[in-house]
Amino acid sequence: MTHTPGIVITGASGRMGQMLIKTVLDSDKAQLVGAIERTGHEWVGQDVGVAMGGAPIGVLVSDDPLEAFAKAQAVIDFTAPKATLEFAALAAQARCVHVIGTTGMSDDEIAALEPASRHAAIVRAGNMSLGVNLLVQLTKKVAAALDEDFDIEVIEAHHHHKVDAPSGTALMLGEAAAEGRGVDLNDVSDRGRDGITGARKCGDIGFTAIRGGDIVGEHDVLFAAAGERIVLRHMATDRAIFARGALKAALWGQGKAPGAYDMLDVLGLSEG
Ligand SMILES: NC(=O)C1=CN([C@@H]2O[C@H](COP(=O)(O)OP(=O)(O)OC[C@H]3O[C@@H](n4cnc5c(N)ncnc54)[C@H](O)[C@@H]3O)[C@@H](O)[C@H]2O)C=CC1
Ligand SMILES: O=C(O)C1=N[C@H](C(=O)O)C[C@H](O)C1
Repeated sequence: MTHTPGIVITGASGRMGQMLIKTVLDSDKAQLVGAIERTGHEWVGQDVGVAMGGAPIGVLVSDDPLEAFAKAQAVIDFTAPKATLEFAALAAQARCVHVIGTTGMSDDEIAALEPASRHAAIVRAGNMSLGVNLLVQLTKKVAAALDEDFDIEVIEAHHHHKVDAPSGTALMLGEAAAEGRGVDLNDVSDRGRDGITGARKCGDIGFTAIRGGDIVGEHDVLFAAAGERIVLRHMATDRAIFARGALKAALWGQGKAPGAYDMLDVLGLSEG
């Protein structure tokens, strides 16, 4: 008999929460055992299927994460930084794989995940899609091949509801470019240009964020030199790519030793 891992989705009513619920319900490799929303949210207490406008599925939306995690093997969490930190402690307590898609976490918040990763596997990535993770590796290679005559700019565009900038993906791409160049992104990052900024500093990695309409997520890494430009581009047109990646991570994490992992590990794209 094969064991089908039980999954809890946090932020159930969110754009990603609903996409994740559909993805788990459509999968024969996992089962939905819980859905979490904020205390006071209108979905709490409702059947997930009914809350999503369909038929009941026998799983109620709850605001008690620990009780839900105790029945699960994995938690998929696309919510907000503060919530994700709380879920990390509870997922570790329940020994659940914690897949974190939440972006906008500060360095301190990311560091605060470390104690939880000593008790359970955490897979965290600012973008769970295959295409972006491949683009990360391509960016690193191109940046390593070019010198500072090529200015590097990361340009991202997202829907008007997005609350954090630069996007988690833009930061992954910036990190990859910095790593390829052998520099620390903190030393070369140029964010939020406005007013008399002075000329561009050679070696900087610039970030630009566009917000509008229902753009799912678009990312360019521009390498611009005198007389030529290279543009590496990813365009997401369907949030299902993130949900599929997250479910893959939850399944990959089963039986893995406690620790901090990313999507490059899950997709086998790590370079050792
Ligand atoms: N890593 C990736 O591949 C992707 C990451 N994201 C990130 O996922 C996050 C969520 O994005 P969206 O779904 O668009 O946002 P959203 O605002 O539609 O959904 C967030 C949900 O989390 C819930 N939530 C917040 N605090 C909570 C708490 N303490 N307990 C339970 N639920 C709580 C909210 O009520 C809401 O339903 C963002 O950080 C976004 O950048 C989004 C898409 C892909
Ligand atoms: O908020 C979003 O929508 C997305 N967030 C992630 C990010 O910050 O990069 C991933 C994707 O681009 C969609």
